[in-house]
Amino acid sequence: MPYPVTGVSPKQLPEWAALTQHAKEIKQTDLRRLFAEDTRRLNWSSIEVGPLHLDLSKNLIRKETLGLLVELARARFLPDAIVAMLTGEHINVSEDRAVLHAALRRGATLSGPIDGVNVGQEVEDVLGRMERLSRAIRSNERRGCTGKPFSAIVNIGIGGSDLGPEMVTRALYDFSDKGRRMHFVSNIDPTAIGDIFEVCDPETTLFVVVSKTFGTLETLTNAKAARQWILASLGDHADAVEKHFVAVSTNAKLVSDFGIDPENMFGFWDFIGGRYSVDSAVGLAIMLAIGPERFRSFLGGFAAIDAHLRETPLDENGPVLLGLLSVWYRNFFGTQSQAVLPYSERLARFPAYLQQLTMESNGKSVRIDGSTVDYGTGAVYWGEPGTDGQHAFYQLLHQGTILIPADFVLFAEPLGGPDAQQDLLFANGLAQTRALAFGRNDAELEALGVPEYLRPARRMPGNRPTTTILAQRLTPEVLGSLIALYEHSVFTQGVIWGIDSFDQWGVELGKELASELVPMLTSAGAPDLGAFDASTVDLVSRYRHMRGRPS
Ligand SMILES: O=P(O)(O)OC[C@H]1O[C@H](O)[C@H](O)[C@@H](O)[C@@H]1O
Repeated sequence: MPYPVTGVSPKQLPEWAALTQHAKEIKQTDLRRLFAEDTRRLNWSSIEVGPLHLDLSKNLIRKETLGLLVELARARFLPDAIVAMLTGEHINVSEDRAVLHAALRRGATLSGPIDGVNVGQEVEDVLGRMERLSRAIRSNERRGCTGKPFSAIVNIGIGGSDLGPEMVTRALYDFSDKGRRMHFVSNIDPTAIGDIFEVCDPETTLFVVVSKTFGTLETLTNAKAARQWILASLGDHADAVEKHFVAVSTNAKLVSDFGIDPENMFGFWDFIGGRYSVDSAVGLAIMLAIGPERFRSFLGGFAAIDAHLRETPLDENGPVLLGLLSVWYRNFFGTQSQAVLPYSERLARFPAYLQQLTMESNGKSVRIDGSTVDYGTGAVYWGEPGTDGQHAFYQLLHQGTILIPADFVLFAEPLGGPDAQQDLLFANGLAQTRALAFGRNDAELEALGVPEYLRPARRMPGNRPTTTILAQRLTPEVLGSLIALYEHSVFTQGVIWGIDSFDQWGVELGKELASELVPMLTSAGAPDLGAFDASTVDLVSRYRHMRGRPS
């Protein structure tokens, strides 16, 4: 084992027992009293993390709580785990791989090559090549095969090869070259790529095919459809595919089998997980949109959090505390989900991005040594931008019977539009955290003249925990920091739970079963469905019938 990971359940540790006891005490009090009893509460609960300010004060904690959580983290060898990750040990045990997304932004501390790769040098080489391509495209020097400059870039990928580039490109729209339209196709639903064919012109469209494995059904199917579309109108140009396709992958052979020139391939490595790859060549679409300099600032934002993770004591370590708070609610309050509520239209896809990062990483039920967990692991992450969510699901956050901790992401400066609206946006976010924390009790309702019979319905229980993440403005650097904050929070949670946060075996079976079903759906004659369950047999038959195929 790379660091002292054992098959021991954290539940057996005295630190866990201490937290269980402490949680009972915290459940006896509430946020009103917690604020009243400690006038210096902000001193220990507000933390600067790179360009981000974290306000943890509206969580169901005392100073002592953080101390106890940090003790648990020590008992689970978190400091060793951090060093193990940043020095390239194979902490992804089930795939026997290092976990080096920090190296993409110079946040790792490697003393030599990892698995034969001179990581720092190779990362820089790929960045250099991405920069050259970006400059050539952004300056219209590199053009399509008929000599026209590119007006549309289409990123074809799925999961980590889509969510990151899409979320970031949308988030940093104000920093991008708006002359070129950016499109993202992930779903194998034929309408997704079909929409591209409708709105784009083959002569001025560049496809960026992104797939770590270059074996993903959705991506390859969409890429083949795109290649056919290009060849259908530009096929008499021998260099049509070469000029209109670039690839991002770890698999050079499959890329060249597809017909993409290795010159136009941008590599990365097995030790970069798909959901941790947005700052690798997978971010090529982002660089094409915002340019190389801003992409470097984006990387700098990640690096600031890596440095913070490495250098800050655990009890002041932002990503570690964020992760420990997730453990606190999940395991000691029995929460099942975590809301992430960005008060920024530009961060509309941030919750979706975080869903892969958090749920694919920590949706596990066995520990690294194969033993089964006897406690909750990864929560459901979800969210929508404020203020839209306020008018939809916040009712349940305020008065429902489920406790849902929420992260509020707020910004001081707008990126565009009427400046004064930012004040309203910010006021709304802040107000929600106050309402969730402190509620409104019967005495206050009475003072407002609310008749007694209406008070139960209008009572706001409060005591609902939130974390506020505040930054000046959603810049490339701030966004990089925000992502890295969650990356390391996820890592912290995984270490406490003793699970492998970097594999994703749970997604494989569905893929296998899908490929087994395709011939059943498409065969010319009636298929032999003898080996399938009754539900599958029925649904396949109905599908074939609806598609006019014999069954
Ligand atoms: O980049 P690719 O190899 O095409 O993989 C794309 C995605 O598909 C997989 O099923 C995994 O669940 C994801 O972690 C991954 O990001």
